[in-house]
Amino acid sequence: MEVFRQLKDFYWVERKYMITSIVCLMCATALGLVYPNLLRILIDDVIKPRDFDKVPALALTVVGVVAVKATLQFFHGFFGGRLGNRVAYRLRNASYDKLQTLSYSYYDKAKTGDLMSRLTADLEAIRNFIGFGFAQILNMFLMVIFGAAMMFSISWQLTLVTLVTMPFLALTAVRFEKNIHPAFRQMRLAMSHLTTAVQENITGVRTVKSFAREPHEVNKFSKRNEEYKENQVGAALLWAKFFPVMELLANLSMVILLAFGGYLVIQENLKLGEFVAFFSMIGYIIGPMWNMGFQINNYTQSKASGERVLQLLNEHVDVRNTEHPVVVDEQMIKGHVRFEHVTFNYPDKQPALIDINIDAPAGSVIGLLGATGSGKSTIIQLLMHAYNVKNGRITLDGIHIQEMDVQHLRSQIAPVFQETFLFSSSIRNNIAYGVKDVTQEQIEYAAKLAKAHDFIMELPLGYDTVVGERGLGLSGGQKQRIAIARALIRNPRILILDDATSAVDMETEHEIQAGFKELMAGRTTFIIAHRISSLRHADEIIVLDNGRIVQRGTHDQLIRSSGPYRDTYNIQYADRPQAETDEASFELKRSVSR
Ligand SMILES: Nc1ncnc2c1ncn2[C@@H]1O[C@H](COP(=O)(O)OP(=O)(O)OP(=O)(O)O)[C@@H](O)[C@H]1O
Repeated sequence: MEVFRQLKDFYWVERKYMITSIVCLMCATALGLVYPNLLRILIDDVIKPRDFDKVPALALTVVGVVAVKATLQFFHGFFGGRLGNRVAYRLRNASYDKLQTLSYSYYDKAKTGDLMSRLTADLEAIRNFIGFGFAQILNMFLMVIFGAAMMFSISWQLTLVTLVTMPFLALTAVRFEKNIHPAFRQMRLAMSHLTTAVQENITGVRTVKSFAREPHEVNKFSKRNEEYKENQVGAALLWAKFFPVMELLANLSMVILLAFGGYLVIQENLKLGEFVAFFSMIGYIIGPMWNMGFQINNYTQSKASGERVLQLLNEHVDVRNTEHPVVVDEQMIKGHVRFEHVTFNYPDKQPALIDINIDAPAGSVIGLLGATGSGKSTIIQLLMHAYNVKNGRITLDGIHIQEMDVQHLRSQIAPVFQETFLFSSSIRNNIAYGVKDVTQEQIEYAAKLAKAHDFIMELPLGYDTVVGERGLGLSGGQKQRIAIARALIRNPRILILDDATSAVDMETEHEIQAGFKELMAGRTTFIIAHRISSLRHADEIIVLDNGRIVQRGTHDQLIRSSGPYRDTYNIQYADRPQAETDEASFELKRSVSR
């Protein structure tokens, strides 16, 4: 019950639905006891004395009881449904909110399919149990109590003899619960492996096809499907063993009842009507025992699901606001960024950055260059407070970023990543994503600066063109340009371009950078690029190698001293006359277009 105790906040607010639904079910159950009594009256007081005048009244009573019972059952279903759906709605919202607050480090390891199954199948199991399962279990107990009380009032000897098999029935059901719970936990896990395989396959379908790895993927899926099937078969086997044992014990108690009850009637220690009423009431005891298996199943499934949802809800958030986070007036933020002796490693890994010192005055442009894996993106991630820095500190205008409100800090930074993600919405909405109340003029202005306006206008629906979740239908460069427009429209204090122009041709890159200059005047910019041409105008270029800064300076300074920067320059400009001609032709085109 610990799981449901922890979930209390979600269902206790809906207690009026819960109580109404339970009360309706209890009343319906209590009304059910009227039938055996009517039967008893019919046999003992009507048929035997042949007093048939009472038949219409009895018949009307049956109709009345049926009508009231049906109404009560309707309200039980109605309020139970409301309760379950409202609880599931709250949990879904809470889980989604939690997903928004979880840190980058959680997503480094999280599996989308697993999270999806928590938010769908697991929530569904909880909805079912809280909406109906819980009331049914309570009702089961009531049926046994009501039924036993009624049976005792008819014949205590017959009741005791009949109930002799009940402890065995209960014991079988409890043992079954013990075995089925781990089986269900395994089944949920196997289901999440299955959905992860499907999700990854669909997301990475291009990679799969281009490597002709369909057979491998089919194989991988088959294995997981097999795992799921094995779990299902295991659970089905448990069920298969459970049912016959329960049936045997239940029928045994009926045989005992018939034999002993019949004997009492023959001995005239029990009236025939009482015996028939007693017999028809046995369902009140055996029904719940039978049902116990199903209800236990329902309960264990939802308990396993509850554990998985709670695990998500209780997940530790690494990056969170301090008790009194600093929020600076947006107009006052200048954008002076400093890294002071920052050393950082990802969990269980070698340091990705070692003793990093950077001073980026407001409005300066910092270029980051280095081999792949040298730590460039990590610098950006840390600046955005994606991870906590334990050694050294990073400041914005002299304030330690870990003391700043996380949302506020990030709202000052507009990043453009190499990997562009576009939402399945219109281009207009994608560009306007990071800002509220934006006009069409602002959207177009940003798109023009990002050199995206012209190709957008060539699309039949222009800014209303809907792009897929990965921007399907657009080229890599076009997607990048939309992402750049999305960053520029925020008018941020700090702009980050993490290999942001890698997918556009050099000429467009020049044009986009000219746009940046116009907009970024007075704002701090970090540019990560592999092309020297993207960095050469930076105020300071920092060259990284294996997490350490190995060179720093302006393009002209770095080009004059030997080192990795000049080596990269020489490689990229090996065919120097041609390269310089290219550069000259860009300059010429730009001056003509101006
Ligand atoms: N989320 C992560 N979890 C664990 N390790 C990571 C993570 N991101 C990066 N790393 C590791 O940190 C080191 C630096 O990676 P980083 O992405 O900063 O390099 P980079 O210079 O930006 O590379 P690239 O040019 O390929 O983007 C690498 O060794 C990488 O394996």
